[in-house]
Amino acid sequence: MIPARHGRGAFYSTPMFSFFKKKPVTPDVPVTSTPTPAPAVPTVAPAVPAAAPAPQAEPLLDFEMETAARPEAKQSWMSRLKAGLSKTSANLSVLFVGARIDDELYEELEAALLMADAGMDATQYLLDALKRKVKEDKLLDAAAVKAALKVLMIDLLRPLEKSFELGRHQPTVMMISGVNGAGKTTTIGKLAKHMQAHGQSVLLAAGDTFRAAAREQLMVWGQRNNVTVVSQESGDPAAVSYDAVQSGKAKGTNIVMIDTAGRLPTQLHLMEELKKIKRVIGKGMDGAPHETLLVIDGNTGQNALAQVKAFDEALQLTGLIITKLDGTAKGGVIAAIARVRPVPVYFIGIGEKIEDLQPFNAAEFVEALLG
Ligand SMILES: Nc1nc2c(ncn2[C@@H]2O[C@H](COP(=O)(O)OP(=O)(O)OP(=O)(O)O)[C@@H](O)[C@H]2O)c(=O)[nH]1
Repeated sequence: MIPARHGRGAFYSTPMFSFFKKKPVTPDVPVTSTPTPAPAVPTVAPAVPAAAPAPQAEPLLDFEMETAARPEAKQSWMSRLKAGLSKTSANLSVLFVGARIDDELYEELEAALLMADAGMDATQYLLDALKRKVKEDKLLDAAAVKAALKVLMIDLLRPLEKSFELGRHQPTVMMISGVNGAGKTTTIGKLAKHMQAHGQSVLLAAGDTFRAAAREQLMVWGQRNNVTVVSQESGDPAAVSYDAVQSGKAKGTNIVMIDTAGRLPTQLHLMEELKKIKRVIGKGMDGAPHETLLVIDGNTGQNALAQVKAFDEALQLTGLIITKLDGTAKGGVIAAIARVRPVPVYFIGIGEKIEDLQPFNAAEFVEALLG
């Protein structure tokens, strides 16, 4: 079964230390022998650096233990997320410094939320809810109003939290899409390493047959990291994807990740091609792809919402990954997504290193946004 989409995540606390959630493979799926069997644990085994058993056979090369229970790793992640979103947090926080609770404050807050890419719908929703709360609780102090806004934002974003489940299918097939340069290939690399770190064997499909360099990039990366990459010289992306699924089934691989070429939602023929890739993956394995993910660049602003809508309509997305929140991202678009098209956000990225990709956590995100 595909996990219910748009559902509430199973873990709300410290997801940094519970990167994935493991589920047993559904019994009706034939399980072939796997070279690196996943440890039979019902939920994610947060890595305890020294004591954790090695996941088997192949060495996991140079991945970093993102799950290591190191407070400094958590701190560093939070401070970089805060730095990435500092423009928005500065604009929002300054409003509440010694402010009177009046129409002027609400007008300034409206402008700041719109500036942060929250969009009309989420902005209006937050303002109305905040005004109600201020009235009901008779809040007179700016700090209390800011705290109330924080709670409202967390409540708005929390339904987007969702743990990424491993081990429910054999293999779990993931299709990754997005506009050009959103960070798909980089994210696939990071995810592959995180998954290896959780004892999962991974196979990648170079479904970006449009850009030769993209295929090469993935091949080189695969060699360096001991991950098999299925590719074809001048291939049809659907055929490459189909081959990868077959190969994953034959080899008993845990995860098959299918990269696709970047495309704009306005390129309708390319959106049709994506639908075809998805259909063909389904022919390769019943119920696949189990995860249909969209990678969005956090700097895209309100256009990110248009991307989510368009890709969701074409592919029925199961999740989002938001990258580059370390740049000039304003962060508010996630509120717009929550209100208008609440596709779960599995991971957010704040840089190019492996540990720069972490599960989305609403409370952490709002903490970075509002301080
Ligand atoms: N700062 C920053 N850069 C990132 C992040 N994720 C990816 N990048 C960079 O963004 C650029 C594009 O990443 P790719 O992974 O090639 O993007 P893509 O979506 O596969 O690109 P196409 O195949 O051209 O569609 C690269 O230079 C990455 O290093 C992130 O979280 N932060």
